[in-house]
Amino acid sequence: MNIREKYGIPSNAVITVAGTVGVGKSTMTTKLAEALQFRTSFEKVDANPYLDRFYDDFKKWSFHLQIYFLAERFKEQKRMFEYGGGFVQDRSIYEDTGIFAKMHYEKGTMDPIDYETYTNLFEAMVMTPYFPHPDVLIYLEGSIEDILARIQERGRAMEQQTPIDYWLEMHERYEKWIDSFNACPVLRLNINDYDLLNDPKCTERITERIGHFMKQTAVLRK
Ligand SMILES: Nc1ncnc2c1ncn2[C@@H]1O[C@H](COP(=O)(O)OP(=O)(O)O)[C@@H](O)[C@H]1O
Ligand SMILES: Nc1ncnc2c1ncn2[C@H]1C[C@H](O)[C@@H](COP(=O)(O)O)O1
Repeated sequence: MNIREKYGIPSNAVITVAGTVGVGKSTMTTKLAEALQFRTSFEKVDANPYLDRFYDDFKKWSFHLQIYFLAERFKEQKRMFEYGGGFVQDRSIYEDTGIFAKMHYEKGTMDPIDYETYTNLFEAMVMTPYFPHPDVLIYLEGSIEDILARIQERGRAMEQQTPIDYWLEMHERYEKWIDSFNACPVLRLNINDYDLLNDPKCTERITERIGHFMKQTAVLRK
């Protein structure tokens, strides 16, 4: 029996990993997918044609970047649907609008008309009964100090050059956003409670928690 079967996680499940930049989503996505023998759905950072330009000039490139991310995530959503699930996904589509687009609009680095166009498009595409939500959203949380250290350690130049206030604001917004998020069940994991990089038993412990959580939420939904 494999780990997925051992903890009763359905083979068609879609598990999404959410959380602020640098918290550890990609690492968690890779480890969980290996353990569950699931496919992965990653954000393409290196191949993103707008990301560098966006960090150089938020105001000029916000709209372009959001449209790009929306298209990419929608394509990934379609891919997951066509495979019939069995995926771990790095970041949810809900964070694009609930965190990034909103933050740039409210800070004045996304034009109000562009923001309205973007949110109309998002709602037409995503907030419909036809759009499948993940079975569980794993929300990774941690202190801003730990997260800044991880951003530093990863060393993406565009993120290093961005003022720390940007990451502070994002961290605060994430904490508020997750408290009212209800599009699918949320399992919160604190990054101090596990060590995916150095503890070989850690992935199985997390998988066990996901299995229990999915069973509980299935009972509650009945
Ligand atoms: N459990 C962990 N313990 C220590 N460092 C971690 C852990 N998970 C991720 N990291 C490190 O933190 C940095 C950011 O992780 P990453 O998975 O790329 O985050 P995200 O996808 O959320 O932006 C990377 O340098 C990664 O090696
Ligand atoms: N929707 C987004 N708007 C602006 N920037 C975004 C969006 N989604 C991701 N990003 C940025 C943040 C990081 O610099 C990279 C990758 O994110 P990560 O959390 O490291 O996976 O893209």
